[in-house]
Amino acid sequence: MRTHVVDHPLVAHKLTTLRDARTDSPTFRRLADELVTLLAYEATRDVRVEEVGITTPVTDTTGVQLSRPRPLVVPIIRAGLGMLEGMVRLLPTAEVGFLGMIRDEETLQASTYANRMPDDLSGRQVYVLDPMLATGGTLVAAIQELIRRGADDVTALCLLAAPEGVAVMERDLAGTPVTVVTASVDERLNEQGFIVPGLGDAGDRMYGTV
Ligand SMILES: O=P(O)(O)OC[C@H]1O[C@H](OP(=O)(O)OP(=O)(O)O)[C@H](O)[C@@H]1O
Ligand SMILES: O=c1cc[nH]c(=O)[nH]1
Ligand SMILES: [Mg+2]
Repeated sequence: MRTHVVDHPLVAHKLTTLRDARTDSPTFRRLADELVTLLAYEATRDVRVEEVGITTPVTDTTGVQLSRPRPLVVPIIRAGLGMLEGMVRLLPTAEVGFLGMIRDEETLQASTYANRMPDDLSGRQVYVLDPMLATGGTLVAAIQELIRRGADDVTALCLLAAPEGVAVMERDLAGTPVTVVTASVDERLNEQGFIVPGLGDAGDRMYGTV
């Protein structure tokens, strides 16, 4: 597994406002959307393309187009939904699958309550969207399911990651073709399993349920 931290002043600037407890839900959603587009630029660096011939007004030439099978984008409901538009804006032809997952607030164990994905992901590149990589339980379970269905290249886009979660992913997904792209690896997890300094509960802040 590989971790890539997008080190860019625009990303750091937007992330700072996203973290700020005074930022309201509409602004939080807009910033999450903008950040995804910036992360997606890095996350899609190895998206598969094939050569295509075209004719410009001046001459014949060759360019590239996204290869088939199309990439699959999988937002982890709920908070990951806030990253979907920003991602498909860059990859408009991608197919979209959905995973609904919730982390028990006491045990911090993740469980799946909704699953709407193609059964066969053989040869597919998959982009998983989840703003928070905390203990890693949610993303490990999601990615293991994608690999079980045949995905051969998985990239997770996370706004924030905790070092503990990255370590769990490295342990549980060792030897798998997985990349995590994030805007920041923060300091640590607190006793409640929240990322520190973090931004709080991403789903609550995104959908105004605080
Ligand atoms: O790395 P982990 O420790 O598993 O935690 C990360 C998960 O926690 C949050 O989801 P939550 O359970 O709050 O669901 P929600 O998106 O519906 O708010 C977040 O959106 C991640 O999916
Ligand atoms: O800090 C955290 C950890 C898990 N889920 C969140 O939404 N925030
Ligand atoms: Mg939540």
